[in-house]
Amino acid sequence: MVELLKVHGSQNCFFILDQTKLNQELNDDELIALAQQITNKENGLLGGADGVLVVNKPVREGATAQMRVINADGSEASMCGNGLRTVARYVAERDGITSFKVDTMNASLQVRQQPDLASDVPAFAVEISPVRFNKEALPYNHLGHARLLDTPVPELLPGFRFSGIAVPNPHLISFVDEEGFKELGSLGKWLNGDNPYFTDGVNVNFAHILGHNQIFVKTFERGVGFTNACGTGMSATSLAFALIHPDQADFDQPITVFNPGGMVKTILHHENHRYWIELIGNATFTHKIEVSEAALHDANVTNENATVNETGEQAAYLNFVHQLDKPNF
Ligand SMILES: N[C@@H](CCC[C@H](N)C(=O)O)C(=O)O
Repeated sequence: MVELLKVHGSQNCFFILDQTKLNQELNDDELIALAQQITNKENGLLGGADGVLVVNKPVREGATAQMRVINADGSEASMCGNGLRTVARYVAERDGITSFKVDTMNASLQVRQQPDLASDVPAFAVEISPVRFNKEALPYNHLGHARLLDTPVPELLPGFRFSGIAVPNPHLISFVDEEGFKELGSLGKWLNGDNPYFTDGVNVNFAHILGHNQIFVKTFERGVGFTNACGTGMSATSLAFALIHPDQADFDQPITVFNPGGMVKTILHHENHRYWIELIGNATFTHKIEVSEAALHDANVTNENATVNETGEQAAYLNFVHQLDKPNF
């Protein structure tokens, strides 16, 4: 039998599969099929999830593990900030370490354990980088701008201004008023379907400024749809916040980012002409699941053939969220 974990960061939910524990690793077709099956919100395991985080042996010198991110639709993402916090905790507990590097598609990223956010709410800080603004990094076409930073783009949505930041997965960001959130679903759906501009899709983040160093961010994710939170999205949006509104957001100071699933802190850094972001938040394990290795290879993990044990951490997490004075849009 093999152990899977159901986990979340700000209730952005994933299954963690540690391939180093398997007799035979799943090939890419098997990983895609497993992700599509197990995350299905209607008939997947435990109500599904937003993706699968695959833990492998490291591929670069100096790293402890590799994380691959398979979205619910089977597409692969270059990064996942909420997911990386949970993988960081998993590897930390597996190997008895607190600060190390995890390989992602484009970079080895530093992760480190943080003080718990509340009783039974463990937390990790993860590095979000590299950061790019050029249109090739997103990528997008036919918009007539080499980069977008608070740029009116009527082709996307008349009356809205957009920023495009890859961290390195692609994020489109707009600061909106309360009414503006109503447009997020249709824009996200369009830009992640047949459209002439973002042909690889894009994560779409709408944000509302709450005060100095405080924002709310809601995301329509590429390969998933609406999620409770997107770690890379909140990081990219924090950077856009500071660049567009330097009087309202500080570098090197925590920025509070509320989201539908909870709250994280981000810290923006600009060093040696390079931006990078620290993302700090919960790394919650909700369930431990035992399943046969064959069921993983066959993409057939169900509530019937898996043994599921709740950890009890979700109650502690919800208690923590309940105590936040959290807005919702
Ligand atoms: N939820 C993630 C991002 C996951 C990948 C995204 N859907 C993409 O395709 O880029 C996060 O917390 O960053």
